[in-house]
Amino acid sequence: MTTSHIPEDRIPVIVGVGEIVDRPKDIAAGLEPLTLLEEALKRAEADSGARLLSEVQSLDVVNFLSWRYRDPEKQLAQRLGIAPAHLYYGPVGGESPIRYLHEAAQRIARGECSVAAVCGAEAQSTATKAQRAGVELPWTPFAHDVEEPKRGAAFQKPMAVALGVFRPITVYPLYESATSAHWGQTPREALKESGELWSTYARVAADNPNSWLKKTFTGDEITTATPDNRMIAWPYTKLMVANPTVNMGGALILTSLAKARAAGVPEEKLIYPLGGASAEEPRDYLIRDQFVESHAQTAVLKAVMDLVGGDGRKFDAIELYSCFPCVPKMARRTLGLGPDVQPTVTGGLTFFGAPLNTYMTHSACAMVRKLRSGGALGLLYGQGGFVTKHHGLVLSRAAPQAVLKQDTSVQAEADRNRRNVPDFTAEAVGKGQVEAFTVIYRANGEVEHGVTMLRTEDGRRTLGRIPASDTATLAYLQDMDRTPVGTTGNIVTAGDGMLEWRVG
Ligand SMILES: CC(=O)SCCNC(=O)CCNC(=O)[C@H](O)C(C)(C)COP(=O)(O)OP(=O)(O)OC[C@H]1O[C@@H](n2cnc3c(N)ncnc32)[C@H](O)[C@@H]1OP(=O)(O)O
Repeated sequence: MTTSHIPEDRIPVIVGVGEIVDRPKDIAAGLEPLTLLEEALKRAEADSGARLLSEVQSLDVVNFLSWRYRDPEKQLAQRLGIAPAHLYYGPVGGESPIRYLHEAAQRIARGECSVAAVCGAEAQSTATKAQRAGVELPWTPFAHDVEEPKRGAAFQKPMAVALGVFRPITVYPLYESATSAHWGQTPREALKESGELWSTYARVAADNPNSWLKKTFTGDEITTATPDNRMIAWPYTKLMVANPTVNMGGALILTSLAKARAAGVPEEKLIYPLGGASAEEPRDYLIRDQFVESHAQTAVLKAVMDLVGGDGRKFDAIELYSCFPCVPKMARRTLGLGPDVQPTVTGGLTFFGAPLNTYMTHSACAMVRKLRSGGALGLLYGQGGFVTKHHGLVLSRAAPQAVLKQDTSVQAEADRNRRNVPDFTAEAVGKGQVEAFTVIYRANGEVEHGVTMLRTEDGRRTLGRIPASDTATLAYLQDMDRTPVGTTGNIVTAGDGMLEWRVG
């Protein structure tokens, strides 16, 4: 029983979690996202031990990309036979499940509703396999007339697009190279840290019944390129990047404490959102001041630490978003956590699987289960875009002692720390100093080309291509014992008008 003085109808509580993983033997029997959503919600209701779905007044559906529907949130509500006052299908963003959970809790704290649900699903494995095999899926017809949702790539400069550094798999390596150089690591040391960290995620995934890849890997197995574990973009191999080729659905049901008790939800099921924070970086990553930290991430993590007395070690369970190693590597430094602290309760976007925007729905489910079985405080940290959108949420086994805050933005704090942003130019000559870099690989293991992010002699920022034929510069960039970040080379303009960068 709570000793809180807050009225029980204004205390939000998570009462039920549900997940489904679909591995069809026959591809045509694969479940479509709407069905996965419906099933996950039913499982969340069953988990709560109460009949709540018919009373949902707030329903948030995480954006999904594996299939397209017209108004999927309305179709889902129709399938469930409900008409929630708040019915929302959101934009792309890996942080969005945490935002929706937080907002649903805030809605309950405002007294706007007493039963809310958040859900997400993807069926990318089935969709990809069906497309590759030419199998027509017996799903709700694909809504060709609905516009494709805007992803991070839509916000990048033409030069970034032309050089291929406009997708997560090629942009995050830029952060990887800049952060590790800033931390004084050689590339070998940085890779070792990534491998050991990812190996921890794999161990947790191996024990999570809902994971896609239930197998442990050593750090070396993760970071060593092989035919089965090809290089994607230096220094990331396939086993170091998110795996979107999965079929999964996840859902959580929240109620007010008063409603949970009235409905007979067992006390030991209740997990309380305590509060959280959010902030963003500019969507165009080339207009950020630097790549050695994210001011938005730092502000969000400091704010969630403040909620628990300013110490990251107060969290008994943690989920640090893990689309690529640089994200939890940055986050755990800000939280003051060493390699001894397990950064996940789920298993990570590589091994658990990365159902695009909805991985954190599954993490929230895993966190609720974890806190129910022991531990007092849990941190959920979700991230979206290219280190762009950040949201942290603290969950607790004990009832809150303060009303859930309505303002979560720590944007002003993030912006206050931002230093001057260099002008971007697509035209430059002379010397260029490396700020960050990657080397992009083809599916057959060959280098496509390298890309350096550069500072010009007059302090502007640009990008330089390294053609696959420039083996000397590529070897210089991929030296395991000496980072090229901070060193200088020559910028030249190639025959096609694109800037190139050469060592020397
Ligand atoms: C904020 C954010 O979250 S940003 C992150 C956004 N997400 C991404 O950027 C996803 C990045 N990853 C990818 O695009 C893909 O994993 C790729 C391109 C690297 C590889 O995908 P594909 O070329 O389709 O893989 P490929 O055809 O070689 O193999 C498919 C098999 O490998 C598995 N697989 C695909 N990617 C991965 C991965 N990263 N790790 C482990 N297994 C994987 C699939 O599940 C599938 O397995 P199955 O045959 O048992 O069903």
